[in-house]
Amino acid sequence: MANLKVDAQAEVENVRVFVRVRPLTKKEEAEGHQHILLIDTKENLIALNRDGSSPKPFKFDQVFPEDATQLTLYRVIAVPIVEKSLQGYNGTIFAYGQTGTGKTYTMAGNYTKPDLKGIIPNTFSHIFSQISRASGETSFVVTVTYLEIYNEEVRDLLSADPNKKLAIRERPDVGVYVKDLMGFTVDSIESITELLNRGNKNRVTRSTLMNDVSSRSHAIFTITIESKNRSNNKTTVGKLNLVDLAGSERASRTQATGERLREASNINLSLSVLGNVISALVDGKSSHIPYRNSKLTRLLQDSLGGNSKTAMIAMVSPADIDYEESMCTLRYAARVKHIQNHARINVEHKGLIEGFEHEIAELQEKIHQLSLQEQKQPLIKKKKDKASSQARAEELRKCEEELQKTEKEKSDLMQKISMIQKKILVGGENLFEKAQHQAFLIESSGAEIENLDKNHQQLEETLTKKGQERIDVEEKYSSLQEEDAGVTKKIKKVQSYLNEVKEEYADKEHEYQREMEALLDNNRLLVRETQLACLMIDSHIPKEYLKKIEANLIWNSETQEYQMRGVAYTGNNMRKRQSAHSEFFTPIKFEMKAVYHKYPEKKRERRTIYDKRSFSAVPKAR
Ligand SMILES: Nc1ncnc2c1ncn2[C@@H]1O[C@H](COP(=O)(O)OP(=O)(O)OP(=O)(O)O)[C@@H](O)[C@H]1O
Repeated sequence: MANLKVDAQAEVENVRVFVRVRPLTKKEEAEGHQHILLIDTKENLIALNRDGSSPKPFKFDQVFPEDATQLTLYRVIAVPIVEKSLQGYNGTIFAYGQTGTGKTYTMAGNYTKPDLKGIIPNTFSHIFSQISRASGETSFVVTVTYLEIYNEEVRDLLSADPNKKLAIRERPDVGVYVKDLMGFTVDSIESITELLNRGNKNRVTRSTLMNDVSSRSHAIFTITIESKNRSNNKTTVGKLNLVDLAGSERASRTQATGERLREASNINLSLSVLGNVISALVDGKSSHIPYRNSKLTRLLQDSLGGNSKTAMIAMVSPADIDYEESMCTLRYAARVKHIQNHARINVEHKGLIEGFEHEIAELQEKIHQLSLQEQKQPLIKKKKDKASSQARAEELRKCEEELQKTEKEKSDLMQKISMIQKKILVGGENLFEKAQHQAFLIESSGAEIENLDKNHQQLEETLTKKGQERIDVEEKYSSLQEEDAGVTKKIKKVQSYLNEVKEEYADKEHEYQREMEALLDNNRLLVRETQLACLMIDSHIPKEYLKKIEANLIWNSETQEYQMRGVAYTGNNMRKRQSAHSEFFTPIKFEMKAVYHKYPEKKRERRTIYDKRSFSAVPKAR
């Protein structure tokens, strides 16, 4: 959005991190895999208990066990963020985890069944319901974009050509954005659901050994809510990113080869970069955060350490066979908890609403002019009455035609106005009964949880009181025996701390291994691609031309590609320019073919002038 300015004070808060455990699958049960998770929902602790030894628990904002409903998750995780987005804050909710752990189930779910709807479709009802309850002073415009990052390429899932690669750009006034990404204005739950369906059909999924319908891309569904309050003329813009990441997986477990190995290594690589960004943000010592190392981290730059209210949902499998991956996910999530964001209300000075209102005023003025023209028509008719009857008939016919044309123009303009007006949603208009019904469900379970929270708070207060009393009593009995017990306790604490550090070390080593695997996979692919390129160069391009090409190659850091110097003045480009401006330019005198297509006649002759090249000497031009 242009002219984005920021309100005075930012709200500083950590990224909220939640864990959701999916049930054991039928396949896991049939293969005899054990459930190894220990969950304490009161204390929000979770631990992996593989060998029976006392495992290290991780603490999060909330841990959702297997039987947690979609609506519970929505209420706890999404409601606060969506409410803030309606007020003009940026919000992000992203699901992270190993493949097949329920990221898509949590974010999208099954939206044909109300209780299985995931976070994304539930936000639709929530947003439209809140708009219908807002005061009539406030107008809203809701727009949607939907993109995926597949093999490090950005694609528009709502475009007629979803395979087209889009570029990421950055501007000081706008920030990071995707060039040519299509935004759609929506005015109802039906229209926004239709867009979600359309995008999902274009998303890349495959059946893998670990998930029948596995998402092979990172998908970002963005809802932008602009609202304008007419009493103070203030416009705010809240952007809500709903992110379903592709699942991390080990090549050894999925047995992927070829294209699938390429997908998997790209997924692992971008998740590794995400991990590096998180580490850099958390350790606080790095002056440089490597956002630019992957498309995913570039697009989520504001969500991690920036201007956004962010929640992460870490998905884990309960099965013993997934111990390593679940451990990695929990460790990853535990680090994210320490990321601090600075969210503020985005205030817009020339928003979409103002643009639409301006357009409506212009169209209304045109209609007014046409009406004035119409009023003059009878006068013309009267004048013509005095003329001869044949001429009068002809003039009358012309007048009628003119009138009809004006009427048509007016009705077209009115239609245009009503289309624009439909895009502006006025608060308080009771258009969204379905949305209200859904909101009622959310609210009623919200009230339930509020009661539970109150009880929980009371219990906590009693516990703290009792704890204090116990401390007072214990302080009265200081004896040698107690001192001894104290020292033993300390030793035990140090011992358990030592064990924790050892475990952490092992985890880190495992994570490092995973990163190495991803890098090696990627490296193998790059070597293969380079060898192929060299082979093609050796077989088809004579040495002297190769030198010319190398001398004219320049690296374009904007597009991250090699480009030929002066390529705009060659071949078809030149021809296009010449035909477009032939009257202004004199044609180029020399014959381009002579420069670009002068190859030696015979094959054998050609072979003698080539020499063998080492592939490492050739830069990889994409
Ligand atoms: N909480 C849950 N309750 C019931 N079924 C679940 C739950 N979570 C996941 N599932 C089921 O597990 C399977 C895998 O889920 P899903 O496709 O959402 O995984 P994913 O993490 O998105 O995988 P990938 O990364 O491969 O796309 C699906 O059949 C889904 O219905």
